[in-house]
Amino acid sequence: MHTRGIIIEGLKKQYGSGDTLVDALKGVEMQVALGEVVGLVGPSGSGKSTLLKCLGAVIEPSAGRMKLGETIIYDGKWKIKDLRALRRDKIGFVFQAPYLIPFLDVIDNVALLPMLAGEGNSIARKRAVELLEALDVGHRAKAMPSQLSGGEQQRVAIARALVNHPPVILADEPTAPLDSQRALAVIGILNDMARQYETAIIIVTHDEKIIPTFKRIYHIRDGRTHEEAGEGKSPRELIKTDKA
Ligand SMILES: Nc1ncnc2c1ncn2[C@@H]1O[C@H](COP(=O)(O)OP(=O)(O)OP(=O)(O)O)[C@@H](O)[C@H]1O
Repeated sequence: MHTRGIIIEGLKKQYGSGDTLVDALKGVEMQVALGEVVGLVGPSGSGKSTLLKCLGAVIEPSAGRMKLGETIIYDGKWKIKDLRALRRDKIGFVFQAPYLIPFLDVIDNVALLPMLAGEGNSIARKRAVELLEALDVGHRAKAMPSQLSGGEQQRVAIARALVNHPPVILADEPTAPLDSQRALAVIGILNDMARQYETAIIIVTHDEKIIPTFKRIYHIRDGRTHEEAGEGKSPRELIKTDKA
């Protein structure tokens, strides 16, 4: 397996202690190559959000190892001092709700992150526009988020997740509010972006419409993962079949 992507070994996470102890992750093994999109599926309470939060450095694991390429992120403790910079530069998040900033227009919603990372305003905006165009929402660049459809808002949220070209994208139910055509279109875009920008993408989902698109799926149950080959169908072919 590619050693440049995400490598998770024996990852554990416990919440609480004593009588209230919860073993949320019990030794997760996972590898995702750069340029690859994998699905993460499992029943409610199986540990999906906990795993994404550990990977996103939002919460601290209890044991195990997480690596990004050759860089060890966590090995029994955090190995990176500046976790905010790690989240800002290396990880893009896409959520079920787009969480756009309501008082900024579409361009600035996307350009804000590179600006925060120290990029000049005009270069940040240029990058935002390029991505918005690639995601087919360039024509809405001057609109406010409330003026967009749900599918357009989600594409803007994807542009925001990609704008700093992070090696990792973590998506938590990104298609849940979308109908089948739009859900498949969003997955098509994430697949294209993974290839184009060499991004490792993990998609947590319950969405039956998109599960056939994954080439590899990690099932998580009771805090442990097992890997399975998926059908790897092309989202665009599925859109056509759906229309027929
Ligand atoms: N902050 C917390 N404190 C204590 N226990 C927690 C906390 N967050 C999650 N848990 C527990 O950890 C286990 C895994 O939860 P997690 O949210 O990761 O599951 P999930 O697979 O994302 O579920 P869902 O699909 O319902 O969102 C559950 O038993 C949950 O109750």
